[in-house]
Amino acid sequence: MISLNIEKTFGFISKENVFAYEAQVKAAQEALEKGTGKGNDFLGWLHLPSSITKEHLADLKATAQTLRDNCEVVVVAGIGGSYLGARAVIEALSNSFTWLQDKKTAPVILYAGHNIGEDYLYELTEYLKDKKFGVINISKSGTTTETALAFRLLKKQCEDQRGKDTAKRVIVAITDAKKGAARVTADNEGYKSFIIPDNVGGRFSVLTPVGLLPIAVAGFDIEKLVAGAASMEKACGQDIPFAENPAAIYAATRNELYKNGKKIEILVNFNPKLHYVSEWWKQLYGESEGKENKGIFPAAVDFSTDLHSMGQWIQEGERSIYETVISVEKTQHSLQVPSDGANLDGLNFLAGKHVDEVNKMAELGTQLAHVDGGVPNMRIVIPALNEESIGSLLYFFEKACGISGYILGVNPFNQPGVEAYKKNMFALLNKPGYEAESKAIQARL
Ligand SMILES: O=P(O)(O)OC[C@H]1O[C@H](O)[C@H](O)[C@@H](O)[C@@H]1O
Repeated sequence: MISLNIEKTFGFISKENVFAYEAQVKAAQEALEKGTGKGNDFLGWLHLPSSITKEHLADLKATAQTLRDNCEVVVVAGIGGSYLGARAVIEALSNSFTWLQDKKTAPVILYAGHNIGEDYLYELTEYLKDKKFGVINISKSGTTTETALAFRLLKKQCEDQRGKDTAKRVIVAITDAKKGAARVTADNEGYKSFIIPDNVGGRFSVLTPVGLLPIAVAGFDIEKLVAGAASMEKACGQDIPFAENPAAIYAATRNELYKNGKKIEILVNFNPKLHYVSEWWKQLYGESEGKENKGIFPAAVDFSTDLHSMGQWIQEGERSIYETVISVEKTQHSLQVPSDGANLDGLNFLAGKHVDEVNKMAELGTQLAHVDGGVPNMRIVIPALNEESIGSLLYFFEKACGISGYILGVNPFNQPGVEAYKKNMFALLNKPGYEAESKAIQARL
């Protein structure tokens, strides 16, 4: 279970004003539960954890096993919500050097379809040349250019290398039930496929097969992940009093900070494995709230790494920021600082201490310094980097995001602004059907 502490925001905002959001939070909760708010056709995530069946998990695990049995490498092709959730969980739970280990316990997971880097794709296809690889093709719309382009390359290579029959067994599609090119391809080729429910938007889809299948292939316990999320679904439920509901408090606090000129939220971790949780969080909050010329800008840093690059700005730059720190209570492993005879670095005072003790003091020292420097701080504590904790954390952020977006007054479940670049790109590439746009854009160049 996770806990949230907002005490280090007081002094910048008052507890009273945070608690004054109680009625707004209640209204937001009710709108989510009753489906009366904006974007109410995208609320499938709300009670998803508690509604996932054992049969569904068994189906996912069986497919994961097929990929694990037949692949040294599995490429997860997807972008945005069809990519970040899986990567966030896999990186949080994996050994940091997993791909370098000789004795592998799971296929190496690689990612594609989240960029249009020619060199990236070339190097990926080169690497895969002598590998028994499979592909999980993930796209809700089934038409996203980045993903479709990567899949086109990977499908052909997989068929050429492994033959059509094997390719059929090691390519899995996760897409819409009926619409989109990915669905048609999956049906035509006879791929095993999973459905992304209509009422679950991409950035809220980590607990659908979009996240669960890659996570299971990587060897992690999806039952525990879902159980962690389900416990948070309860802890953030409508019936939980405001003061005891972490999603309610987080949503209220960030809106109050925003109202007081804190326009940027920096999600902070002190554990490099959480880097992609921050990336996932950035999409969740950025796409949900950044609209109608409003919304907190979600940023992220990895400490203490970025204390040596961004630390100066955070300590003394424009005071428009606040931080939300994710703190991991317990490490998975134990490592003590050795004593050194010469002590040239002067670190013998740390000898015998666990590395995490140093990290925790860096965390505490940073929090106090940043608060002194005018940066309000919130702190989320998770017990450990394990499936339950990560499941809880993800659902906590989702629930708080729904509430927070409704308090802000936007539709947190659409992303109309994302289309603008796509339209221009298609016009510039002379996509059939874009003749008028092509002409108009050429005239601007
Ligand atoms: O799953 P897909 O339909 O391929 O979409 C992938 C992503 O790209 C879109 O442009 C949206 O901005 C995201 O919300 C979405 O998660």
